[in-house]
Amino acid sequence: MTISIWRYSHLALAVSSFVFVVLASVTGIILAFEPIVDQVKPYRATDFDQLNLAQTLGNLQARYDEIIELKIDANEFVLIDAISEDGESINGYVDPNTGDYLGPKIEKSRFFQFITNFHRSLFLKSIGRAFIGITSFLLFLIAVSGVMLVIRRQRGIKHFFKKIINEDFAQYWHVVLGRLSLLPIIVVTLTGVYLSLITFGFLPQFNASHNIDYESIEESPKMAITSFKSLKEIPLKEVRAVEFPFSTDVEDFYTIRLKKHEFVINQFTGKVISKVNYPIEDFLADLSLRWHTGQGSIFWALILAIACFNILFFIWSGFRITLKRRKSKLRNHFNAHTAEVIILVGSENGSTIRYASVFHEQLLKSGIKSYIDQLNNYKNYSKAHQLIVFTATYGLGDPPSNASGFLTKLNGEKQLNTLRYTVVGFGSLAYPDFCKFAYEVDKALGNTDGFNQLLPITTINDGSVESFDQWVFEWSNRNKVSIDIPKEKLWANTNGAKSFLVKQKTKPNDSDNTFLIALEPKGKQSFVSGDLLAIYPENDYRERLYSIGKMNRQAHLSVKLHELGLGSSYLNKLQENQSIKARVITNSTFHFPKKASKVVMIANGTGIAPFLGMLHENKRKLETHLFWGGRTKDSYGLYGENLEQLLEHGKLNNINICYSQEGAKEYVQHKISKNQDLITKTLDTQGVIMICGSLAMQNEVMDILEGICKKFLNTPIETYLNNKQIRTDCY
Ligand SMILES: Cc1cc2nc3c(=O)[nH]c(=O)nc-3n(C[C@H](O)[C@H](O)[C@H](O)COP(=O)(O)O)c2cc1C
Repeated sequence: MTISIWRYSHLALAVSSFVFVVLASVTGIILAFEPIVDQVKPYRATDFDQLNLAQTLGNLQARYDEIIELKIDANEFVLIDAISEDGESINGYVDPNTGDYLGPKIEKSRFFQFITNFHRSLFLKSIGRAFIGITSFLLFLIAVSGVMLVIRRQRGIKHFFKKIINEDFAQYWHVVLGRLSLLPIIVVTLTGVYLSLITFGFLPQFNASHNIDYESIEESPKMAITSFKSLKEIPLKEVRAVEFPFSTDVEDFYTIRLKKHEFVINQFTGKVISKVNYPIEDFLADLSLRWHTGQGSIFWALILAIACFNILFFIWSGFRITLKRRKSKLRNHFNAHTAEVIILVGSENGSTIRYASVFHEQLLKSGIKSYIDQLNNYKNYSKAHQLIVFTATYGLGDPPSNASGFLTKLNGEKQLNTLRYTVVGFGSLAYPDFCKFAYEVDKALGNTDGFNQLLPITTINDGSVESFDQWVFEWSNRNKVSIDIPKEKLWANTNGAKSFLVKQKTKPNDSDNTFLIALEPKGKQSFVSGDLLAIYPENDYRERLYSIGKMNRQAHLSVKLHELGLGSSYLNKLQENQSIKARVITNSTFHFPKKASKVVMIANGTGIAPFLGMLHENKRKLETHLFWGGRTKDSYGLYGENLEQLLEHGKLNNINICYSQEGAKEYVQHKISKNQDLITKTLDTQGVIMICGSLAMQNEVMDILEGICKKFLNTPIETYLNNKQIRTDCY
């Protein structure tokens, strides 16, 4: 909940200010070069740090007939407004040691003047200045909300700078550069706000006024300026400006402006006549200007330029992340507390979401306030009177991963209104536990107080559009509304389907009816091991997904033949050199890590397929350990030769095999329990654990990993899941 508050705030602030942020950042990058261009000019005295004010004024007075003012700028260049011995007027830089004239005063170039005006006010005068001030503040809030998001992502401030695994370019660099540029961005935004507040008069501007007792000013003892004690103690780097006496009248004096205070001194005796300390606001205004512009420090100016460049990158990467998230999101017009019909979905590969979303859209079109969410997000629905559950079943009648917590939550959350419920199960008759999880949900709702059945459970085999249409018809009749489902919207998106050639296929083995098939794309088609291949067994909307192991440009699949299985029967009937249509689905959360201390791969049955490809392509010979569980030794025969070669070539370091029906009759999870050391070391040293196979195996392995994380690493498993150090692809 809190993470979405911060995420929405971060996004809302970015959306509301992004045009101004872009303009301010682009101009900021250009302006960062102004102090750099100025500072490389040769006007700073080499022994500037050793000089004091008395020496400098003595040196200058010896060279110039009359000096009106001396200023020292942020670059520590000494600028004088003076008249030379030849009566020439001078306004330029001098060497404080010798008084030599070095060059004329740097005037702001027309280009930088133009960019500065745009940066400050967008050429819109006061309104523009206000916009820029507000933008600066919004950018500060974006940085703060970003910090909160990183803290939550890293599970605590302690892990703020802990390594992040590079899974998605935009997301990875958004966080990494965000953490690095945090300080300069906070500085540049706060100083920007401060400077705006000064411009608009919200902060008082200080004008020093001196109380001088003219009666007590004396002309003697006359001393040379180089002997003025009051000036000898002032290092030159403390000086901002010196105003010289206008005449030789004793009532005219030197005004010395330093960083923290200013004072006036008698031009004959050097005695301090009056002193005024600057208030803190004056110090902050000066600091803000320097820190905001980079004046006086090439290093800081470069940091500011990089920070502004990063802000532009954050805008691009931030919007990219958001678009990606939105694509895979269930869309709602009403929230959980205002909707009257709640649709909850359990889906692993998205087809059930498609059916549920189309139905949800049609309800909205008919004026029904519908809300759609994942089963795991079950909560209190204060205005709802109806609940519709659409759920698939996986593994051995298990819930899909986005529904695994529903039954527990159902017990814990009491609804205010009585809800009428309907369950629609999506499954396949090819599996012995047809729609088992949907039946469990239906039963659990029937046994929970506050739920009344509206329609008995309906099951949809292989995504049958006709069965779904029939259910929609019954639901509409019961609710006395007219809902029409556009059938084509239920079909899987086959747009990206390409031709693949069958290069190789084995016969199903005796022990567990599993075979291997290698498919080669006919044209250009990029994919990596861990991606999914969707095939269309009936040449219609129904697709079946398989994990890919990539070897020699080919997609290698390991398939268990189910007697009534649409996908496996279709693949089994294929002949070598036959062509089929298939679509690659990028599965970036299950790719082989680019960087990791070591990788532990855990699989059972056909779940080994993507790992074979990953190991085959492990050219850098990253340390890898494979745990695999099959039924019998015969099951291993399918992969044995391949694995031996990988071991021989050093692409696989270690293999742990177990059989559930032979010998010690062990499951892969037992092997993991016996190798806690390796698991601990892997997680502790930024290694990655990958799990592929049945959901039942995944659940048990995850329980063991959770125990190890708690006991040996004192860290919740979620940290490693969020870090992408634990990656799963189970079914
Ligand atoms: C590996 C695997 C296991 C499955 N196990 C079952 C099962 O036990 N019972 C069942 O009815 N359907 C099973 N199915 C079929 C899916 O539930 C069905 O294809 C569903 O429409 C998928 O929905 P989804 O795309 O929303 O995840 C299984 C499918 C796969 C790929």
